Amino acid sequence: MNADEAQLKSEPAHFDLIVIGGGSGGLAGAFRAAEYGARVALLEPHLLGGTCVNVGCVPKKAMWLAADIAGKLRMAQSLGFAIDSPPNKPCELDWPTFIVHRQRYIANIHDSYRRRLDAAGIVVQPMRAHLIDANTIECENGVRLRAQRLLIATGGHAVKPSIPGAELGETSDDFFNWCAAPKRVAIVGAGYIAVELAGVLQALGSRVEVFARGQRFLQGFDEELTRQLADDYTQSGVHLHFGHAIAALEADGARVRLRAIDGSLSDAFDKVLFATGRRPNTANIGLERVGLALDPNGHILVDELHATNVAGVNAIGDVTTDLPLTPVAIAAARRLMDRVYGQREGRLDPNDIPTVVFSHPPIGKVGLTQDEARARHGDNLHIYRAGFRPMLYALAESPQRSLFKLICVGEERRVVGIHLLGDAADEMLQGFAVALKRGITLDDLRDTVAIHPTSAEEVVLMR
Ligand SMILES: Cc1cc2nc3c(=O)[nH]c(=O)nc-3n(C[C@H](O)[C@H](O)[C@H](O)COP(=O)(O)OP(=O)(O)OC[C@H]3O[C@@H](n4cnc5c(N)ncnc54)[C@H](O)[C@@H]3O)c2cc1C
Ligand SMILES: NC(=O)c1ccc[n+]([C@@H]2O[C@H](COP(=O)([O-])OP(=O)(O)OC[C@H]3O[C@@H](n4cnc5c(N)ncnc54)[C@H](O)[C@@H]3O)[C@@H](O)[C@H]2O)c1
Repeated sequence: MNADEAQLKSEPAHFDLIVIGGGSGGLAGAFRAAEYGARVALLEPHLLGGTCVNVGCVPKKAMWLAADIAGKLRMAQSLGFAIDSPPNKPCELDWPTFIVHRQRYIANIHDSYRRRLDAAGIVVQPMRAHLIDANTIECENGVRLRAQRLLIATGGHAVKPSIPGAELGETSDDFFNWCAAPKRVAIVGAGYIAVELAGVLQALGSRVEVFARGQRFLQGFDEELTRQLADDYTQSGVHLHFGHAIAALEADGARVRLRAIDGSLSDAFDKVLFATGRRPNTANIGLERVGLALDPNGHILVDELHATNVAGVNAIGDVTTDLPLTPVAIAAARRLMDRVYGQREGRLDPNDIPTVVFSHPPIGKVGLTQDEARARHGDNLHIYRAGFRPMLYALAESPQRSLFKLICVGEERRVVGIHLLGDAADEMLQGFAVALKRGITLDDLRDTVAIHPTSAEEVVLMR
């Protein structure tokens, strides 16, 4: 019997809060509630940290860093560094060695969560929860726990399209089990994951083809920047097939071909990766028994305070219709617990949430796109652009360019959208997101003395 089970047997299983799901949002909520003195139980059947830590942001960023190093090594070679790899052959990564480092980093996060949960007195049950009523859950081992409040933070899972042969394709979850770059890989989709993994695999030596049913990457991002990113990908050797909807996957020996809806058949690939979106984990957890309202895609419906239609039951993170990003799940959970147990005001502001796609180079945005700004503010828009070659790329005579855009409205030219494509955009955006949220104008940017020579200075020098 472990310490948690012993505690459950020795005390009435009554808590202030039961958190279902130990991912980004659930853990943040549990820790914050415990800080206010709430008695908290948390159920997580898999690894602590959920999607982000185990099959999302963290291992993805590690692979992105590896790919970034590979690109820089190639550039270093062209700049005169003696790197022991033929110039026409990419600097190869030994995946198993790298994966040891990646997984050690993740294991440290698990350990840290475990220590913090123990220190906070949070009772952890390593199993699935099933709702019995709005105050009671049943663990997989039959133990029932009661609480005044439930927080549902069960996240989501990758989906494959329902087409014949879909089982021949894999998802991002599988990608994190790969131990080498496949020779030829097809990626289906044009969203965050498709664009990120295409960049990573190309840089690490795969021949990558992307099959997108639409005509562009990354709906919701600035179209001009996404077109430039597509050009960058093409230049680096990624083959892009836009307007190419897939009807089936077909086995060809150990390889797989993609059948398009027009009947055409692709070349054979060693791996096919579906990056075709995610669905909320709301099935088979008893939500219908308590009458919880869901949207047609299965997301739990919540109001702006993250209350569901059932009193005492809250939901946050990817299981809701909030933007499926880790910091959004964390912010929603912390603000909820601040209100419930800390008697503090505050709610998650769904506007102006900054986000970065870890492509090569990265692309980020905060605020409105040009089209959104026009729909909201009419034609009184001012668009500023800076297109340039960052110094390292110019030195290496690499064609990769950066493109930054500001969307401003009204006479005072208030900045309502910042869009950055280029090296270091991922690190640059956070500070500018603070400024945008504070309502800065173009003059505020221009009044700020530039930091030279950097890419970031282009944002304050735009005319
Ligand atoms: C490949 C990939 C890359 C990503 N990269 C980024 C990024 O760079 N930046 C970013 O901000 N976001 C990124 N995301 C999104 C981010 O991972 C999610 O938005 C975030 O993890 C959502 O947190 P959550 O707490 O809502 O759910 P999750 O982290 O998914 O946690 C939900 C947990 O609930 C558990 N659970 C499910 N059902 C039950 C049950 N019945 N009982 C008990 N527990 C249950 C699950 O096991 C899981 O651990 C990425 C996602 C993917 C897939
Ligand atoms: N850097 C980050 O912050 C980051 C990285 C990865 C994922 N995420 C989060 O995870 C979420 C899920 O990522 P995702 O890339 O799976 O989803 P997504 O919603 O970003 O993209 C899904 C893509 O699949 C396409 N698609 C859907 N069904 C299809 C079908 N049947 N055939 C062909 N194409 C199809 C869509 O048109 C779209 O291009 C993202 O929305 C994002 O919020 C964030």
